[in-house]
Amino acid sequence: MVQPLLTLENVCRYFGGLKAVERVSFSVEAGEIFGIIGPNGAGKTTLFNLLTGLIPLTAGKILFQQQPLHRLKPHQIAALGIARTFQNIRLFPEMSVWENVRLGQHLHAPASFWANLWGAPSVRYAQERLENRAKELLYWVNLYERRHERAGNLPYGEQRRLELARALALQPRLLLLDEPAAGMNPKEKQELCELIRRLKATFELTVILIEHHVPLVMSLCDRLAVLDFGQLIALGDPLTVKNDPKVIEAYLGADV
Ligand SMILES: Nc1ncnc2c1ncn2[C@@H]1O[C@H](COP(=O)(O)OP(=O)(O)OP(=O)(O)O)[C@@H](O)[C@H]1O
Repeated sequence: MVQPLLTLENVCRYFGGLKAVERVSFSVEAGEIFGIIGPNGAGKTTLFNLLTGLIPLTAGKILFQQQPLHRLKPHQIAALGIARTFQNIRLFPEMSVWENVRLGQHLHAPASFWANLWGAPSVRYAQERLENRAKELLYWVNLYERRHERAGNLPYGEQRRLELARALALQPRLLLLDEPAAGMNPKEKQELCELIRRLKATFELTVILIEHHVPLVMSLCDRLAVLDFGQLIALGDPLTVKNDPKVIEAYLGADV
């Protein structure tokens, strides 16, 4: 039997008396595009923060490729192959587009001080491979021509794409995208959808995304999990979830 890539078992996170995430369980298969939706304050970002080790679990288990993630530090989780982007873009605005992507590769950089100092052929080869990969990623997100620009000077939609390239520089197996389409116009949203699909296929990724833009989620995701007040209220393919009475109620009759 094929094991899921990621499994959450009764995951809880409380902030004092507030149950931000309450006994959430689901699995994500390798190769899926999996959406997490829910009203404001439902616990979506908290769930991402738990998956990436930014905050500890109150209770429950998270397994990535059967390995427990709790107690691992964020950099150890990143090294296992989980990368993320943030709701509020977190680039290094003073650095160039190129430097931002190269920084994302730090986990794969050759580490030996002496080998680096003497410019050993293995180090040069590894550096060259990383540079080629950075170049390839910038082509993918259509920013190669702008590689020398200051990241902070890019328009918003391009900063989002740069963040995506930087996350991919980590060579993840699982990519977590927190509201990747926020602030984009309809054309940019459509392009982002296509980009995510192509990136997923090319780099054999599994993608989990949090998104408020329901048409995007409906067309892009294989399955959806719906959170409301920290609890999982629905799980399944987009059409089933859309017609679930609990989901309709959570959105107060909004056009889900
Ligand atoms: N560090 C924290 N300390 C206290 N409460 C927090 C903290 N982080 C989140 N919360 C609370 O946990 C709940 C879930 O927040 P979270 O940001 O995960 O929701 P969300 O579904 O991502 O919302 P949005 O769609 O608005 O981003 C909210 O009530 C929030 O105020």
